[in-house]
Amino acid sequence: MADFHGFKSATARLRELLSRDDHITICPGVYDGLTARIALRGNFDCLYMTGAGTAASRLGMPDLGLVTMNDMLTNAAMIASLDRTVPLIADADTGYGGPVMVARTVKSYIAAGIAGLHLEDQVLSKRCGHLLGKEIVDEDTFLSRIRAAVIAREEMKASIGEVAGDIVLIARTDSLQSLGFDEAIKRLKMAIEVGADVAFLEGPTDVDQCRRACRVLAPTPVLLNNVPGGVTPDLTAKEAQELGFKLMIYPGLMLTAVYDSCTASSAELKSTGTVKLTERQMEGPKALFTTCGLLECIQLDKKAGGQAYSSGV
Ligand SMILES: C[C@](O)(C(=O)O)[C@H](CC(=O)O)C(=O)O
Repeated sequence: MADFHGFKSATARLRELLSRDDHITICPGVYDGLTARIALRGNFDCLYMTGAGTAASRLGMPDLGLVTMNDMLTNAAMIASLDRTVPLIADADTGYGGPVMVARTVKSYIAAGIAGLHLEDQVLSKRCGHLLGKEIVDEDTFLSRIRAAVIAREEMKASIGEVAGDIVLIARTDSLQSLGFDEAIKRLKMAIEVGADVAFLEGPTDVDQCRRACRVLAPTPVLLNNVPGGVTPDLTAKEAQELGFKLMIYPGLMLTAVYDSCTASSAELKSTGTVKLTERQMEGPKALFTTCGLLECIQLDKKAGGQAYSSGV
């Protein structure tokens, strides 16, 4: 499936990954340009933009439904633009309002080149799926969110093209915590019936629930949200694949690494007045700038006839 000029759109790539037999796609969680660049350098097939990480990095706030659609869209659009050949799945929380707003969110994500998004059934003032006390909307409200997303996708396909507009819709339910397994699965099955492509059961608490979810939802691909320290067992990609998952997001991958290393470095500077640098850090900032596209910027400048970097950087 190719778009114009043989360029395979990110949506087509993601759909191709999902259609592979005996394969699980691992999506590292990124939340800004630098973490996205690091994941891209790591050659992952697909990236995941975490809402929790976006709230923490852009707002300095917890994952409590405080990010607006614009916060999320701006972040996801920037991340998706860094490498159009690697699909990005972005968190879209509740869709940020009623059906019209959900449709607006989905259209904006598609226009920004985002390959997949997930929509959930929490109330607007939502919280991280691994916290207690989640409140959910009724089944009809959830389904109206998914339907609105499907309508938005159809309208975008008609205007920008069948392939580019074909964003992967991931239905997430947070109802397991309050309604139990059977009701949660029922919600996902109904979401699939109205057009969701992938099912996301948030917060399964044991391996048996994971296995059963994949079995009863087949052939629809099921996503595992791996949040070490959260309510779900911390599975390796291989274990997740054996249970039947087709996608594994790891939302906190970069966020927790940054959190820990920055906490340690700040404590060291505060207590000793200096920081012992690693060999990598002694190289200075150029290596990091290179990961962020330094050489490509220099090349572009030169190609355009610019002189800015002709005597080196
Ligand atoms: C997937 C998630 O929605 C996210 O924002 O990345 C969060 C993850 C987290 O808070 O660690 C979630 O609700 O599971």
